[in-house]
Amino acid sequence: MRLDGEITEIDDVKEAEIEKEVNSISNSDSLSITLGFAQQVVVGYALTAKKKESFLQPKFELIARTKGIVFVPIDHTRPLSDQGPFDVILHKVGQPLPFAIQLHIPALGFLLILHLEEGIGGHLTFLETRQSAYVDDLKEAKGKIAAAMFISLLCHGSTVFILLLILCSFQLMGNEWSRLLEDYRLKHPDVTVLDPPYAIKCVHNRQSMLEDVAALNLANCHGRVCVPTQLVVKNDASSISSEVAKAGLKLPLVAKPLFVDGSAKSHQLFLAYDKVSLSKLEPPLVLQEFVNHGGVMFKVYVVGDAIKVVRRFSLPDVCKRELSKHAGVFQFPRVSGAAASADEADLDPGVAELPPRPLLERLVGELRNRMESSLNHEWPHPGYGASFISTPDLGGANLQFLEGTLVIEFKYP
Ligand SMILES: Nc1ncnc2c1ncn2[C@@H]1O[C@H](COP(=O)(O)OP(=O)(O)OP(=O)(O)O)[C@@H](O)[C@H]1O
Ligand SMILES: O=P(O)(O)O[C@H]1[C@H](O)[C@H](O)[C@H](OP(=O)(O)O)[C@@H](OP(=O)(O)O)[C@@H]1O
Repeated sequence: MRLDGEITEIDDVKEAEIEKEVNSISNSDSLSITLGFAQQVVVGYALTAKKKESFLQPKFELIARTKGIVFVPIDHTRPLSDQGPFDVILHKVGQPLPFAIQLHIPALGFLLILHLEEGIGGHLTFLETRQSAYVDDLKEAKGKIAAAMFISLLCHGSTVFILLLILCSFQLMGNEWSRLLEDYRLKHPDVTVLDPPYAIKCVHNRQSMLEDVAALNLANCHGRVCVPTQLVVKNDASSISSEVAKAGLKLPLVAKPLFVDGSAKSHQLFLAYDKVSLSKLEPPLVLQEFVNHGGVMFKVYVVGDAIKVVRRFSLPDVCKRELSKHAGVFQFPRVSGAAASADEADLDPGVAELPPRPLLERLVGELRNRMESSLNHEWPHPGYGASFISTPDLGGANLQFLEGTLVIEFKYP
């Protein structure tokens, strides 16, 4: 979705005006206001309960109605093409499980289907009535299912078996949503899908989301873009300590789930002060060197060409003395959420200084080019959020973007 015109900054005055306008509107009025619009924009949404609660708040819906924008829930039990018509589809329904677990999953899903006495044929018939391309994938997966079934039967007890059966159905549904949405998008090119499933795959993984960022060349652009050293651990927790030593990572380390699927679990982060305790962590995960940054971080929101930066409180610096006094792995809360705003805080200017605008603009532009070129598609300009920490001690504006450089989390809202 592209915003036209100059880079727009929604300043505090503007926000106060919107707040006043919204507060003066009752719910019923807003409906008449919407009906008064000659051209409404209908946004179909498919969001997790968590995301619906945090994103689609009543005040936001009211503001949208005053602009002629109406949000309509998508009914998962009915084909998309029987719903709408939509101008935009906004979705974040969680992601299928990582492939690493998938090997056992299809087998168990297969058994779940048989167990439900639909039989594999019945299940395929059911899918075929929804004209989903998913059917072909499932037929193709049958070979993998048979092999995985045998492995699963050999390797897992019945309890694990049942657990994986259940997990499988979620994984199959997760994939199916992406395929149904992609089918719909191809058949309805006039509808803007935010964002196309293929386009956002890379930001569901804390390793792949940074590969594009780490590869950017932003030299001589009002600052540097560095990447905190990190290590991906996909399976065996007992080998983490030796892997960390081999990779030369320096303590303390931040441990983050490898996959970012919108679940609360994907935000469960740990601070590790010693190597031995690392074996208590649960792969798949990313281990990242902790970067001292003065306890303040920056969140950047990009929609089209619009860039908005906010300051947030962050984890405090960890000094060498403190490191020698602590041992173990500690989960920490979501310290930099919206409630941790530092915009009005009285901070040391060196810490509070916002990332240079030209650097942000160049970065956003470069990222967009890389994403679009790597996808060979005209991707409607992405909306995404990114978190930064700044390490001025490296000289000048040094943005540690996500897990790539200064941006710790690069994902779409
Ligand atoms: N490499 C790092 N060095 C120092 N602090 C870090 C690092 N990575 C993460 N943090 C701290 O942890 C917080 C959360 O990190 P991150 O944004 O990666 O996780 P998240 O759960 O996705 O966050 P969000 O709540 O924004 O979605 C950051 O705001 C920062 O305070
Ligand atoms: O500081 P903000 O509010 O931008 O933090 C966001 C975060 O960037 C992600 O968008 C989270 O969404 P998920 O990745 O889907 O969990 C948001 O979580 P939510 O529970 O509020 O939707 C954070 O607020």
